[in-house]
Amino acid sequence: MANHLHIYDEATVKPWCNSRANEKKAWQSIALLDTHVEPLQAMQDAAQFGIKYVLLGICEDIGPRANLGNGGAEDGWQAFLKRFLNQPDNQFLANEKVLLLGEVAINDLTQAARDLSNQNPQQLAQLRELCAQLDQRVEQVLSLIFAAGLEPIVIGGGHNNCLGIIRALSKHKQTAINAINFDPHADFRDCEGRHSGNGFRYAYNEQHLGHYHVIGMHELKNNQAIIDALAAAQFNYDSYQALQVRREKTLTEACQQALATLTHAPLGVEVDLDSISLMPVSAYTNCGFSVSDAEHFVHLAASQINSHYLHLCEAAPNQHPSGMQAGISDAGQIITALVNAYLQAREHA
Ligand SMILES: N=CN[C@@H](CCC(=O)O)C(=O)O
Repeated sequence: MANHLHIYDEATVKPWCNSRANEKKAWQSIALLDTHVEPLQAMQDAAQFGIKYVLLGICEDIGPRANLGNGGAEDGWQAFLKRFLNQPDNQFLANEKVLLLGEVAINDLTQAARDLSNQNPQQLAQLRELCAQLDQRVEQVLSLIFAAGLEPIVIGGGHNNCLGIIRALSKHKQTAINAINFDPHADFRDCEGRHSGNGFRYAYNEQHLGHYHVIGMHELKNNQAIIDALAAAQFNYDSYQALQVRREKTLTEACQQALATLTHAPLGVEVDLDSISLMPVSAYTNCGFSVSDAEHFVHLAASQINSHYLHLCEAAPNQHPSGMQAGISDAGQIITALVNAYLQAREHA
């Protein structure tokens, strides 16, 4: 299979970088991959030199559209980069352990999907087929990262991409993995063709997902079949209503209790940004969690010794009510805040 990785070099990154006199920026500490050796070897070499974390983008909205949702998730990654790369570099973040790898190469798939309507049944089926091809590419790139002993932070695209990540980690570790997901949707819909609403269901059916817990699942945003399927799999959740409306336990208690049940296998940390109020996403909400709640979730999950990756998905800057520029600004800031929370917690795990 061809290598589906678009590796960034200095020329790719330069347009996103700003400078300020007497201030070192994050991009001046972050590493790029050596393109003179093949990618796996280059990543293994990077690991030898002290790199621990890999930033990887997925610029697609095929998955959300194949789930009858809105487009725009292809722009989350660049919104993040413009903000993250230009943070001041200081003692509070280990930028020198971060490799900016690049993106999964999917231009042909996004081109093929561009004019397909999810309102037309045949075109919807085509979107779902393209999403399955995307899964394979995500898995291939993630397999390289795990094989090099590095920890991916995967940004952009729909929640469909959890499947490629989980497949790669599960095959690498030769065991079903666990996942904790901060999300109003369980993404445990039927295996009706691939899309952003059924990645965890496919992963479970393929025996790559051992235990799964959803934090903040909205009681009225999941159909009965999803809730029944979660119960049949013996997967658990703490609902948005239990945490935020009825206040039966705190977010901290819910996360700590859930994480205590997920210690016996590699752990994936998943955040669907549509958990956050007013976030520009396909499924926009003003009845969600705050940004600091999401940061706290990431902090607690990343503090687990068995955490193996962070996946931040579904940001769609064009869905901001005030337009694209406001969406890029909000998505950039919020994704950056969550990556910062992850990197800081991992350094102390
Ligand atoms: N990952 C998101 N899943 C939601 C989609 C909501 C939307 O895009 O509108 C779901 O399947 O319900």
